[in-house]
Amino acid sequence: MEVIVVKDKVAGGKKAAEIFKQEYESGAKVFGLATGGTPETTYAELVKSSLDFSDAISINLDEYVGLAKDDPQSYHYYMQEHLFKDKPFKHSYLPNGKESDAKKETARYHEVIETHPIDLQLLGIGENGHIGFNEPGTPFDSTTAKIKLTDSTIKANSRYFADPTDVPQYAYSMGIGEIMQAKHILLEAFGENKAQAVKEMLEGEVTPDVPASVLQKHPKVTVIVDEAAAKLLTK
Ligand SMILES: O=P(O)(O)OC[C@H]1O[C@](O)(CO)[C@@H](O)[C@@H]1O
Repeated sequence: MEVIVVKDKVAGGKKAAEIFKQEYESGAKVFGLATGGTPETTYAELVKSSLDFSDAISINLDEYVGLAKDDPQSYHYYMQEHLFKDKPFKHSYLPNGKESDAKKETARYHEVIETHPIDLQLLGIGENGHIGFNEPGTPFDSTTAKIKLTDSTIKANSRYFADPTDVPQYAYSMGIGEIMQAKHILLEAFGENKAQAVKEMLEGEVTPDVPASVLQKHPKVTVIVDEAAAKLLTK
């Protein structure tokens, strides 16, 4: 894994946008996208860039179960606001949080991923080492599933909700096995609260207890961390 340490999340966003540009210019057509606080600076840079995604496909990692596309807390809404309204793609896929038939929705999304192999997958990391919404204990070969969120994730994400009890308890998430199929994975982590997870991902044992540790087995991973998130690294 290539590890790039930057000063802060703004510098990290610039570096990540450069990698998007390189991949785009090398012919990448399918981009796996993430939500949360982490990729915001990357999307801001992509919006400022001259890149044109109108011939490309995007596939997002996850969506809360129960939230409609126009709900301001939904990841559909997030993507619209942070990227798609300025940089539309030919087609953007996200899980449908309003589909109550989990079997049907996870099968549909698995098919989307199978038919559009991801060239570049952007990832954040949870404080507990999750990628997508794949919480500790998720098997490394998992495919898209309805996930029960852990208390730690609900607490971390409650900052976006008026009341912590409003945070959905479930999400649809791309599985670890599907994430690992991406040709190039770009993981970003910013802030001291990610330092332990970053250390375990890069220097710890490869174990489902730390879902991001699976990335040690992937042939092409770029990790962008700021100084705060890198502070426990020994190598
Ligand atoms: O960037 P944040 O908000 O710290 O979240 C980290 C990760 O957690 C998720 O938001 C899911 O909880 C991912 O989509 C994201 O990559």
